[in-house]
Formats: sequence, structure tokens, C-alpha cells
Amino acid sequence: MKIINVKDYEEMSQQACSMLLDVIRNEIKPVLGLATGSTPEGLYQHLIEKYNEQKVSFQETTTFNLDEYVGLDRHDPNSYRFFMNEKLFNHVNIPEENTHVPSGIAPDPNQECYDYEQLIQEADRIDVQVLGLGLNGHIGFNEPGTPFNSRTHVVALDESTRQANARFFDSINDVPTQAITMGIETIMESKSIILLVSGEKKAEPLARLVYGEISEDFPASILQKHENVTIIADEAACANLR
Ligand SMILES: O=P(O)(O)OC[C@H]1O[C@](O)(CO)[C@@H](O)[C@@H]1O
Repeated sequence: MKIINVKDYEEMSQQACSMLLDVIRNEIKPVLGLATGSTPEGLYQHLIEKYNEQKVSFQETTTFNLDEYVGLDRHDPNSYRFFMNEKLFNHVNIPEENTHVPSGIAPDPNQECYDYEQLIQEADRIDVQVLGLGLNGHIGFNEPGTPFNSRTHVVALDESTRQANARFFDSINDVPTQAITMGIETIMESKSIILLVSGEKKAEPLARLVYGEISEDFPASILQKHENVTIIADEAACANLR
């Protein structure tokens, strides 16, 4: 794993942006894996700026998002489809049909998982997967205990994850109890991974990811086995690194 230690959130976002731009410019039909949450928002702002400055085009880019809440439709402001439209897709020239987020309201969520996984396989590869880090070590919504060989599947969200994400909802009761997430094996098949980590709350999980035992109890620990992972972490998040 390569660790890039940057000063702050802004620098993390800039670095991530320039790595993504390299992929978008160099691949003929780039395939990006994207994440939601607070961590990648700055990255998406930078990508929009580069697009507005005519430094990049998304015309040929395809994207696959990691996850979606079960029960929220694309117009719900808390759905991850809404988040992606607002934070990135609506502001750049990516064709809508090239953007993929699992549907939270599919009549059969397990079928939706199967279909989503098929789409990823048909795309043949994810050139670069952007990840955030959950406080409990989740990547995507793969909670502790998720098998490392999992594919896109329905998960029951940990109480701690629901608490952590309650800040976006009116009340904890409104936070969905289930989500669809790309599986750990699906994530690990990406050609490269950029993990973004910011803030003191992430210092302990980041140290566990880097030095800890590789265990399904801490899903992000599997990243130690990926050949091409870059962690971009700010000073606060690096506090527990040696
Ligand atoms: O970036 P945040 O808001 O700390 O969230 C970390 C992770 O948690 C999730 O939002 C899911 O809870 C992921 O999508 C994200 O990578």
C-alpha cells in the first residue's frame, strides 16, 4: 500500500482529483468506481472545476457507485443516486446512461444485486475505485463480518453505521436498516484503489487497516492484499501511523 500523507482535507481532495484525471485522460473508455459520504465531496468539487476549465471531458467515462440505501428512491435527497447527481453528475458531461448506482427501490433487491454485479462484469474492469473508510472498517457498506469473497449483496446496516449517518437524516429512525453494496471481492477486482481518509475520528480505523490483522471483522484490512492501493490521508487521520 502506498500512503500519501497530506496536510488537510483540501490537499487530499486535490491529490485524489489529479489521480482520477490521469485515469480519465489515459484510458480510452475509463471506468470509475465512486463512493459517497462526506469524504469524497471535495474530490467531486475539484473534478467539476476541472471540467468547467475544459481540462477534462467525461463523455467516454462510465461510473459504478459502491452502494445505495434500500427503500430510498433516486429523488430522495438522502439516496446515494441523488447525492451523486447533485455532487457530480449534473455538473459534468457524463451521459446519464453511463452512470450506475444500485436501485434502492427495486421490487426484488437480491435480483437488483445480481443485475448490478452483471453490469460491472460486462464493463470488464473498474480502472480506479474510490473508497472512504467507515469508522468500523466498512468499505462500501460491507460491515464487519462480511465474507471477503462477497459480490454485490444486500446488507443489514450496523447500528454504529446508522448512528454515524444519522446526521444526514431528520432522525435516526429515518435511517434505512438495509443497503445494497458492491461486495468485497468486487471491490478487490478493481485495477487500482484510492482510499480517502480525513479527520481525527478516522485515525484509529486507519491504523488498524494499515497494521492490523487481515480479518473479516475489519473489512478494510483486506486492502493490505491489493496490489495497487493508494491511501491519501490528512494529518489528523495519520495521527496513529508510525
Ligand atoms: O466519508 P464518510 O461520511 O466518513 O463515510 C465513510 C463511508 O461510509 C459510507 O458513507 C457508508 O456509510 C461510505 O459510503 C463511506 O465511504
